[in-house]
Amino acid sequence: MLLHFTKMHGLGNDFMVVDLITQRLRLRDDQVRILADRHEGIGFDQLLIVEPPTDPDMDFRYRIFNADGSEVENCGNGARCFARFVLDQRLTHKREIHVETAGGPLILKVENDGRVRVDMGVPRFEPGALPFEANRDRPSHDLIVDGETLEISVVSLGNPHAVLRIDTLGVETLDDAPVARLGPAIERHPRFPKRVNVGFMHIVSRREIRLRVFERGSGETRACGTGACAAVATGIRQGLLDASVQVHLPGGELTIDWAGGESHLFMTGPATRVFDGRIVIS
Ligand SMILES: N[C@@H](CCC[C@H](N)C(=O)O)C(=O)O
Repeated sequence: MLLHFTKMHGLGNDFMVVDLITQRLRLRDDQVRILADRHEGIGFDQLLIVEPPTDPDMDFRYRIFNADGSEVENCGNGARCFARFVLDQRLTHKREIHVETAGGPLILKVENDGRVRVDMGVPRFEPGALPFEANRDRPSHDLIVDGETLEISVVSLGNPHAVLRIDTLGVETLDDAPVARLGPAIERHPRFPKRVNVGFMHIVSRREIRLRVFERGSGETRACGTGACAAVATGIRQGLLDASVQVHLPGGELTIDWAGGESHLFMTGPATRVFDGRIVIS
């Protein structure tokens, strides 16, 4: 069949977006991997699927697949692109869009300047929420990787995140952070039975961080929206950051606002359409 899609990105974290409201298709995970391939396919970090909601109080169902074909619970940069996509395709006229994800509901607001503000819900730190094997909820945990003891914080934004501060790794700049070595080892550490996204955070000031993220199922990306939320949430919980933080990622900037406790966390940033295409799926 001929599948219509749109290529989009949020700060260089790139997506193939497919409307399965007006088209019918079921993709196998091996097909997702071929489409994600940057040499033999379209190339993307995540595939985003737009479906009708199963819950009548929601506007859409938002499904996410990593480049390795695994279906996941949430994608922050993708959520902003999702909002732009459903408006541009005239699938809705609403500028406040309620979507269901496997990680819980999200509210997406398209602002007048074109940026999208996403209500990401309440960050969950209890280890069972990721899941992470630990006997209690603490602001940081020791994790042994190849004989080295690392200090990590864990949090769920619907999807699981581990965050390391680069000052605990003995490096001064994010360029020197051992993302390629530690990212895959932590992603598949046995204490994370569903694997984990791994963020490396440099705290510049109480209102500014730099961040690189090794994503579960996709490798290091130019930006990770839920990773930015996770890093800021863990930094605020540890008393190191204020309630509004500018996050500098390799692909650009996000603003994260969180008042702590049971309040909802908000992420604001851009969403960019790159091109529309069609591909034969056999
Ligand atoms: N790029 C994303 C996160 C995508 C999912 C993640 N790799 C996972 O497996 O949970 C974002 O912007 O949040």
